[in-house]
Amino acid sequence: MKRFVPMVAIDVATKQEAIDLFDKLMVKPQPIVKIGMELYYGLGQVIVKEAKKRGFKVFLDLKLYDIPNTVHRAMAAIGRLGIDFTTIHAAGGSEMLIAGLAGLEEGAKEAGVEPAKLLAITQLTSIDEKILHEQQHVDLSLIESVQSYAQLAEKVGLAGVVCSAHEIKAIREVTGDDFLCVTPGIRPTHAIKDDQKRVVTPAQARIDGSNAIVVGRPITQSFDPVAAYQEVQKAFLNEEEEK
Ligand SMILES: O=c1ccn([C@@H]2O[C@H](COP(=O)(O)O)[C@@H](O)[C@H]2O)c(=O)[nH]1
Repeated sequence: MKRFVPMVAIDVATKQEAIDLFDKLMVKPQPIVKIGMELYYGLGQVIVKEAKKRGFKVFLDLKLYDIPNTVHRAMAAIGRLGIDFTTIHAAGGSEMLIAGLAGLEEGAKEAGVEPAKLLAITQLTSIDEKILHEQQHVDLSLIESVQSYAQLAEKVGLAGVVCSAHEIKAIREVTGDDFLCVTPGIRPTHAIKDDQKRVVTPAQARIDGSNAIVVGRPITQSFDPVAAYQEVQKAFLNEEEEK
């Protein structure tokens, strides 16, 4: 199965902080950098350019969720950036997902670049059963909800989903071999308590069959981000075991 290098979420406020992290993370294997809402809304395309200039593959995680026409046009703009992965909420429904995918492909074609892989957000890793039932009033179990969003995403032609590694087995039961499961909510130790609810260690994500892990604060807020990245990367890719 395809496994990508870890994706490091560069969730910082300023260009300088982002660039400092990019410069530190220019190691082998070079991580994929994830640029999210904080950085992109604050700085715009310039930060994507800075990452690409340094040779990083870019995951632009903007989690689009709007009416189909708006998503189509926004995705076309994202497609023109020549990034590698991007996201859309599965909850927006099939019409919105199809419009997003079409926009992404049209934008990429216009710019003469490869279209990014489009991933559907299933249930955010900060959601647990209690929130799902008591606040979202969803009757399905969390795992059933994620599984059904994954089926929808595959049906309309998306490359994969964002989910917790806890749900990979259920997703693999209903999707094809090439369908990607990208998993945030990664914590090197379960002792860390924060907003993430469905957490998994890098080694467990590997065992569960994650195609790519997303790790932010455990790396970016570490005293030594490079050492933290390398530890996560070794635990996830475990190249010794691959031989
Ligand atoms: O379900 C989701 C979807 C996206 N994310 C994003 O991943 C990173 C995780 O960062 P940590 O600091 O490791 O918690 C962050 O950018 C989220 O926006 C997610 O966590 N869960």
